[in-house]
Amino acid sequence: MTNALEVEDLRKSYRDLDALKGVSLTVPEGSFFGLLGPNGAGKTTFINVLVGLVRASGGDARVFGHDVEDDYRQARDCIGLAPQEFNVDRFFPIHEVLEHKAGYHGVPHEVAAERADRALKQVGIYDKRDTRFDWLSGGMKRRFMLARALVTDPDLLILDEPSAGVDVQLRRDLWDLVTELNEEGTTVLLTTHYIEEAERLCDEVAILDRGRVVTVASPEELMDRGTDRVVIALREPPASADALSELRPGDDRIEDVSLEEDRLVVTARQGGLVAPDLVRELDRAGHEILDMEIKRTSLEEVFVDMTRHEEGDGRPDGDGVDGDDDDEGGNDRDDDAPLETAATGDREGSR
Ligand SMILES: Nc1ncnc2c1ncn2[C@@H]1O[C@H](COP(=O)(O)OP(=O)(O)OP(=O)(O)O)[C@@H](O)[C@H]1O
Repeated sequence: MTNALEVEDLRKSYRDLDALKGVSLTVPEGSFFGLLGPNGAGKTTFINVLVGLVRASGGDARVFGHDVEDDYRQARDCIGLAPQEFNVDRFFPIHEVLEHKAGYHGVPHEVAAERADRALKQVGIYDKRDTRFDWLSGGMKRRFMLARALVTDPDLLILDEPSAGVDVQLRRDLWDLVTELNEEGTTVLLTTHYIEEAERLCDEVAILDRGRVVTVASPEELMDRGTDRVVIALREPPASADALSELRPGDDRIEDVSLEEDRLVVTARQGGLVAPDLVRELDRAGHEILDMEIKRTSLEEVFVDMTRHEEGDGRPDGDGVDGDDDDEGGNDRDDDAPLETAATGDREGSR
């Protein structure tokens, strides 16, 4: 199977700050892949390396087999990026902005106009096609960013925090649209703070923390690693939990058995699988069960657990500067501009 993304030992240092410390990831073609991480984990840096806005300090990254530095053009043409920041040409009608964008990626003029129409219809702002970007509402701007990512018909759609600051309706619309695109074959790489978003959309997520991949797994697998609570009401609860602590000797999924206000509370991994075994054991021991509830751990709890830092340990290693102290890769740039030309303000130069 082709991989949309193959990244090996990717490193990026901003002066004495190591933002990426050897990231390796594979994203199969057609998948919906989530990149989760707390602020400063390195998500945007990772994306900026893929689209050529930031030059890696070491390692390799390939997009559909094209090296992001050596085959910059081919790699970049595969990607549609909806960045977190609104880095848009504000002086042209948005339809024109999309045509320019498609043209920059080699799409002939007539086709570019059609693509622009289609992208604006897909995101639901076709009636605003003659409006300048600045005159759109916040939600429409977010929709436009997605249209701009789609106008080149990308094989890999990268969404950097697409739900940041959008209302519930727009979030649902975005989710529906990207799900549909993914079902039609577009590979999606999503960075998000909204755990619910990752849980709903992604078939695999990588948790990134302080420049390193902590784990890669499906949301379900991650949740299985957390502990669930199985809460059972018995007709005649025992006076103490001790009588029930040996309910399932040798079952290492069970971490704790206690009584909380007459209810038996079993803390266990994979609570959904442990519960039927508990019911059987309780039944065998002569207990009558009145009610049972399984409170599953949330992906959020697992995420917080995996990225929890010791007090006073909040900064990445070697953190001597912050994002304002740019040496490159600032966020106000057109994401098409390769590093060298962007720095000189020549936005559509080639490598
Ligand atoms: N151009 C830059 N110059 C110097 N340091 C930078 C630059 N860009 C990012 N950093 C630093 O690199 C680290 C990773 O930042 P990055 O923006 O990649 O994280 P992130 O996971 O996207 O965070 P967020 O969720 O807050 O957007 C941070 O410590 C940040 O301050």
